[in-house]
Amino acid sequence: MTLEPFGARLRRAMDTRGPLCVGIDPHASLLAAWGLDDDPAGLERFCRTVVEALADRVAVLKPQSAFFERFGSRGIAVLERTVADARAAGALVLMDAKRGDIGSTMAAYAATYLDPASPLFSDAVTVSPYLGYGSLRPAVDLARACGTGIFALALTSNPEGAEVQRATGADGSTVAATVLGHLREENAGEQPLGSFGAVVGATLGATVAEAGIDLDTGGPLLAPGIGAQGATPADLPAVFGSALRNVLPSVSRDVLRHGPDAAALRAAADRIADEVRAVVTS
Ligand SMILES: O=c1ccn([C@@H]2O[C@H](COP(=O)(O)O)[C@@H](O)[C@H]2O)c(=O)[nH]1
Repeated sequence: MTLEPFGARLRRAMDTRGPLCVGIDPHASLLAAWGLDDDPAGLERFCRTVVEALADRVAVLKPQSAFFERFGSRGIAVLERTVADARAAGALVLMDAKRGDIGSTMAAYAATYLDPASPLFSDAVTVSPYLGYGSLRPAVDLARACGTGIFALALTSNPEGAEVQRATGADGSTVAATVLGHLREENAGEQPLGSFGAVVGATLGATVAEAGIDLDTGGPLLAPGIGAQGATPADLPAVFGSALRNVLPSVSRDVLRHGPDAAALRAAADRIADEVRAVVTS
């Protein structure tokens, strides 16, 4: 099965539903705050609530695989159902698994998340290019063949990321700029939006522009860090400059803390989506 390219589907979802990705991060503390047990049944209730409240209105839902993996096979079963339910309700699903390995193993990761025949099939997956961008080739090729996408870690939202991502190579370019350059090549000619995205934290302020790093890759820019990590929608123009229209801000805890009430979850997501839209279109 080949879908319409991920970038085109994402562009439409962002334009019609608003440019927002809500993360499904079932922290133990959130399960407790929602009155749920820290077990697979609590995990399932949590995810069903989020999907029922948000999958018919936000552009993208992003399950954080780590919070499911910690429950073993029963957690993965919940993850499979969560992805399928969210997609059935109309949201695009970005699996946040940050996979990266040598090419032959990367091919198995790609089949896990990007092949429509897989139980964990998602519209896109986060990947790590830090075994060398070329190691991601199997994921890029499968995504292109199936109409799915990837988001490669370029400039992450955590302060520790700079040590690796801002290091300079022999040609004087930062590692992040090199990753972004590869993504630009993948997206060349793709309209209205490429399918090969980058992760760039909303927390980075003016440091990206100051370093002269070009964020315009022709693909989407996933921007985590709003809310619990301290960034706000008002910070986005300084980070992204002329690439702002392709930014997909991602918020997990700052939406999820409003649950388990579905109306409160919806109101939180709507409020942030409105704030982002106002910033992007101003
Ligand atoms: O650079 C990155 C890449 C990924 N993340 C992930 O996004 C969410 C953020 O959660 P919040 O509760 O909104 O802080 C989480 O799943 C991270 O693993 C990121 O934060 N930064």
